[in-house]
Amino acid sequence: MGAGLVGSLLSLYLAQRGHEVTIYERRADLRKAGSVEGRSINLALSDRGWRALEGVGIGEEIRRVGIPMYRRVMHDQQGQLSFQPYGQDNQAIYSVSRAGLNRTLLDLAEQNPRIQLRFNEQCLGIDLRANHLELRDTLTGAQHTVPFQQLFGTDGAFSAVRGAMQRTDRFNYSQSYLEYGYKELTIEAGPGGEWPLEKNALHIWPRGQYLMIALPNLDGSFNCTLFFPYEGAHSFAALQTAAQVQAFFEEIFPDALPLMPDLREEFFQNPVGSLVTVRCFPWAFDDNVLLLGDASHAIVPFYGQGMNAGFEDCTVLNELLEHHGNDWSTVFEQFQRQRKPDADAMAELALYNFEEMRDRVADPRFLLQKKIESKIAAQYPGQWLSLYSQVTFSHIPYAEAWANGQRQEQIMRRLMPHIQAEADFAKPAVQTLIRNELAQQERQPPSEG
Ligand SMILES: Cc1cc2nc3c(=O)[nH]c(=O)nc-3n(C[C@H](O)[C@H](O)[C@H](O)COP(=O)(O)OP(=O)(O)OC[C@H]3O[C@@H](n4cnc5c(N)ncnc54)[C@H](O)[C@@H]3O)c2cc1C
Ligand SMILES: NC(=O)C1=CN([C@@H]2O[C@H](COP(=O)(O)OP(=O)(O)OC[C@H]3O[C@@H](n4cnc5c(N)ncnc54)[C@H](OP(=O)(O)O)[C@@H]3O)[C@@H](O)[C@H]2O)C=CC1
Ligand SMILES: Nc1ccccc1C(=O)C[C@H](N)C(=O)O
Repeated sequence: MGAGLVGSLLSLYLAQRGHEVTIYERRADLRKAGSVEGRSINLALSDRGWRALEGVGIGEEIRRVGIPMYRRVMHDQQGQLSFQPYGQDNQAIYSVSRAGLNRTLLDLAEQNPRIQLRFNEQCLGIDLRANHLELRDTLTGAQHTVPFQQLFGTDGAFSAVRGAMQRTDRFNYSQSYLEYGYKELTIEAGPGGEWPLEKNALHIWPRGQYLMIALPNLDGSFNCTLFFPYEGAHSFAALQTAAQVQAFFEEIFPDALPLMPDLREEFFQNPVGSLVTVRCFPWAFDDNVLLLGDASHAIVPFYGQGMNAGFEDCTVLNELLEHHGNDWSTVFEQFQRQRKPDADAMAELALYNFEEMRDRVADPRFLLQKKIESKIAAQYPGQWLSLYSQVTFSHIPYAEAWANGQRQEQIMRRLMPHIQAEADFAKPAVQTLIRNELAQQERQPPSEG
């Protein structure tokens, strides 16, 4: 259910294993003119996502249209820039078009004789005893029921499949909204289609309690997202007129404003999206239904990992199917046991990165700490991989990455009082401290992931 990013990719994996798949999608086919596309225009794709795409043979095709972003570029209120690389020199997260990626996945699904696509079909409910879907044709309004054998709920953060499971016994569910919303805005391409800001970077305007970010598009423009409180002195509620928006951007984002000629129109035309974390369990109902992607673990977007995590779900499910064949009961059970702690950790990481992006990246001490961490990583490659790299450039389970990251943070808290400048790293006393900390870490048993 749902032909979004995860549903369309999952269908390819299932078809590859010889299964007949029908995908139902409430929206119109986004490849046809006039269809309404999802909200965020571009997404950051990283190693977990790449691995899943490579598993169905489209890694290269997507990489050709992705823009590598090698570092964060922070813009302060005076327009001064500071920088933070994401990983080693050649490591990057990639800005890709959500619609373009979804289109490519749907094209592949359509070409596959084992996959049937049914657009304009909205799931209204599920009869979990009879294994029937209740569907509504959104063009005619007609309702009908369809039987299923295995149902994969990939219908996003507001999943109808999950809605049906919520009415079963001992189903745990929580949703938690931030008091922030987001609005998408545009930085226009320069004359001749050049990028008016550094192209191969993710731009951040950290402002303490809120932030704006920008990701590059292929046409020279940037897609900006303002993450902003709903209420308060600086909030969506406080910006009611074009003059207020203009004055606010002049004061807070002065270097971005001249690059946003459509700001006043966009600000009032584009919706404010809400930001929610959804946690639930179980994800499986008997050997019939399984939730994947945002349907089982919607997270706030600040790590750029929601889609990557959903794609990794596909990789993990595929590995379990490889191992257990069509023993759905075992596959579903193992899938949810393995993935739930990782999804929970990713939800925490996403909230943690919100604070980092809106606040900590503007602190020179934080940037110094990150430089020192990368020096430690370079000196002790087998013993130190930054939390960001573990999440973004590795396949270490999220829960393990989060536990390792918290341990590293403790070490840095002990180390940083001895460091006032980058050069202090080479001091014998600092080197000894680091050696001791790492030796101590080696002696500790690995944390339970
Ligand atoms: C502002 C923002 C920025 C983001 N940036 C990133 C990023 O940079 N990197 C990243 O990895 N992730 C990012 N994410 C997260 C990412 O968008 C999601 O994790 C991802 O789209 C989840 O894919 P999905 O297939 O599970 O759900 P969706 O993409 O939402 O797909 C669900 C599909 O199901 C359909 N559907 C819904 N209800 C029904 C129904 N009742 N019947 C039939 N069909 C239905 C929907 O129309 C949709 O097509 C971002 C999210 C937001 C909000
Ligand atoms: N974690 C997060 O904070 C968020 C994640 N997302 C994810 O981003 C992606 C793109 O989103 P997009 O496709 O634009 O989805 P939308 O936000 O447009 O939602 C699609 C449908 O979900 C229902 N819906 C929307 N908001 C709510 C709500 N607050 N409570 C209940 N139902 C709601 C509406 O259905 P109806 O018209 O029937 O009411 C809407 O038409 C998706 O993956 C989604 O899962 C989206 C928003 C926030
Ligand atoms: N795609 C996003 C969408 C919204 C907010 C952040 C991102 C990021 O990708 C942040 C990036 N991972 C960072 O840590 O700098």
